[in-house]
Amino acid sequence: MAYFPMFVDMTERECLIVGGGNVAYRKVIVMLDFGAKVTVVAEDICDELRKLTIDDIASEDKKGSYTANKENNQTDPDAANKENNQPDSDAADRITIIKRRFDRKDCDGMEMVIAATDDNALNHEIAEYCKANGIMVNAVDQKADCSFIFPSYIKEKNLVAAFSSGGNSPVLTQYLKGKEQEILTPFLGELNEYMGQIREKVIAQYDTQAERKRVFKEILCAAIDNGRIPEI
Ligand SMILES: C[C@@]1(CC(=O)O)C2=NC(=C\c3[nH]c(c(CCC(=O)O)c3CC(=O)O)Cc3[nH]c(c(CC(=O)O)c3CCC(=O)O)/C=C3\N/C(=C\2)[C@@H](CCC(=O)O)[C@]3(C)CC(=O)O)/[C@H]1CCC(=O)O
Ligand SMILES: NC(=O)c1ccc[n+]([C@@H]2O[C@H](COP(=O)([O-])OP(=O)(O)OC[C@H]3O[C@@H](n4cnc5c(N)ncnc54)[C@H](O)[C@@H]3O)[C@@H](O)[C@H]2O)c1
Repeated sequence: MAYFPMFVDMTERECLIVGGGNVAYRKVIVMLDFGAKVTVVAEDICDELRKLTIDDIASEDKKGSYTANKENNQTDPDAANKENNQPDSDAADRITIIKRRFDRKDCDGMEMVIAATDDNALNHEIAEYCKANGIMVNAVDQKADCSFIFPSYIKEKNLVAAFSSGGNSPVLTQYLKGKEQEILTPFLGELNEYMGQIREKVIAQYDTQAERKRVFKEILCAAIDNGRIPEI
């Protein structure tokens, strides 16, 4: 059965990541990028995690996309990308790193737990504990232990496209992400911000939903045709 793509408000939600390797680092970046409060518990903390900066968060979700004939075509995160997709400046303050062995009590009070250790049995045990206690859990690369799985996604400010293969093929979702990057550009991210800013005003100004839809479409199409965000 396909997985339902639910878009969740993660702002200030408590999220625990168990493990401090490369895979944990990737998950930390994602959670911070979406506004969560992140606690990492691990015996060893990798360098990337210890030296994490705001720029890492802005550039990481540009990576890992594939194009048709060229595998491993990682887009180099350039300065423009970082500027356009800068997360809020408090991201680095939303992470706490605890260097020690995992304890079940670490899960208490958490809304989401990601088991990202290199010990499959431990990841399974963490998942079981979380499920029994009503905590959303992801055990990396262990679909059967997950109550949710991670998508491959593109994010330009509030505009997000996410892909899942239901666990069948992460490289297929990365391929889709690569294709979508040609369409979901930083410009559309900016345009979406503009559409959000005028939304209330347009809704208040036009009586019927049909009229509002027409106006929204006209504004959107004009901006896309002109390649320019209108002035407020
Ligand atoms: C999207 C992404 C998010 C993320 O991880 O952040 C993600 N995997 C990514 C990459 C990736 N993962 C793997 C490869 C190697 C190639 C390959 O195996 O295909 C690559 C490619 C690479 O490394 O570049 C290995 C792998 N992954 C899983 C298994 C277990 C299994 O298949 O049984 C194995 C085999 C391990 C082994 O061989 O032993 C399972 C899961 N991986 C998922 C997500 C969930 C399903 C998502 C979906 O529905 O598509 C799910 C079910 C659970 C979860 O982890 O949430 C991220 C791309 C981010 C991006 O770049 O945008
Ligand atoms: N690195 C990859 O790209 C990749 C790709 C596919 C699958 N995986 C799988 O994902 C998992 C994690 O990969 P990784 O590369 O991040 O591993 P890693 O070896 O770099 O990191 C494992 C982390 O788990 C921590 N850990 C282990 N037992 C612990 C405990 N009891 N308490 C606290 N911390 C504990 C370690 O201290 C370390 O920080 C592995 O199962 C790996 O097979 C990794």
